[in-house]
Amino acid sequence: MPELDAGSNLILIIDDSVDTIRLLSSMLKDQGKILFATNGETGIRLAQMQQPTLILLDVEMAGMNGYEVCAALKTDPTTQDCAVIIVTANTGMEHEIAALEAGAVDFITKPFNPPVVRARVQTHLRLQQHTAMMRQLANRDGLTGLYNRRYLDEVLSLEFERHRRQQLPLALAIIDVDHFKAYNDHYGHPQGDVCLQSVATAISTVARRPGERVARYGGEEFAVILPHTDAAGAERYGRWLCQLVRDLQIPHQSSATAPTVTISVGLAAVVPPVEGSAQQLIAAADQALYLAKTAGRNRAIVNNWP
Ligand SMILES: Nc1nc2c(ncn2[C@@H]2O[C@H](COP(=O)(O)OP(=O)(O)OP(=O)(O)O)[C@@H](O)[C@H]2O)c(=O)[nH]1
Repeated sequence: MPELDAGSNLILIIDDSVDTIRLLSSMLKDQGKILFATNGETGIRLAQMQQPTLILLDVEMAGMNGYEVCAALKTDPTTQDCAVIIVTANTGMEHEIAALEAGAVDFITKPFNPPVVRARVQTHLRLQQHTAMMRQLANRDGLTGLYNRRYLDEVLSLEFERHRRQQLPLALAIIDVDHFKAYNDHYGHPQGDVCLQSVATAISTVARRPGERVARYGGEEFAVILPHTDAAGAERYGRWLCQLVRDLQIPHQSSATAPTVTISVGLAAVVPPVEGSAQQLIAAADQALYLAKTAGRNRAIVNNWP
């Protein structure tokens, strides 16, 4: 079996007993970096910020119980990929089923049998590492290393649902390199690839907040999901992106817009309504992109929700 790369593992223990946290930490200290929270709400916030590899989650806690915490983690796109092992003193089939139904991958009972705890945790850490590697390959665009369109569509649907539940604004930016056919014709396709890579890197440097995801959406098109962003924030973001690409100063002698490479950005923002869909958000951002192109390119335009 391949060696476990413990250095990259982050294990979050959510348990209201400090003694249990101490005990589990001492059993697992050589399997990864340990974080802990003493209630469900703090545990969820920590998981959203740190995205641990594995979460050991106590069932019986004041406030949210472990099953509720697990269900919340599994419906949040920022934490849904963390493996959750439920920890409980309750033995019996119905508890095991409840844990698996809430989205947990395994179940550990108290009192702990240290070799069993270590073996189970190690197995799931190893599985997580393999899954992460496969996911990385399946979700990425080969040329730029950004997420691909399939992944972005998937995440956008989940984010749309999450923002609808929370009644928070969600924005989407669609970015298109201006006169890119002319760029290829003038500088050649391989140089065109280099240009796309530079633009991709520039765009990804501005996506740093949790949940922001950047994808290559088509040939010379990119998209960014902007959680918790309203129309005013989206417009600022779009203008910032345009400036960032202008600042790259990539020569583009055959552009009718500017002597350097520029982008047009279409944005749409909405607090998702009950009857709305992620597809409508894409259509609204696409429409804004069309407006940005026809208004002269090298600019960002925000569309109103249809
Ligand atoms: N080098 C390179 N070019 C690509 C790639 N994918 C798509 N393209 C090119 O991107 C160009 C897109 O051209 P158009 O859709 O006509 O758009 P445009 O020339 O940018 O014009 P506007 O968008 O209206 O400013 C085409 O020439 C494609 O061949 C790629 O991976 N590498």
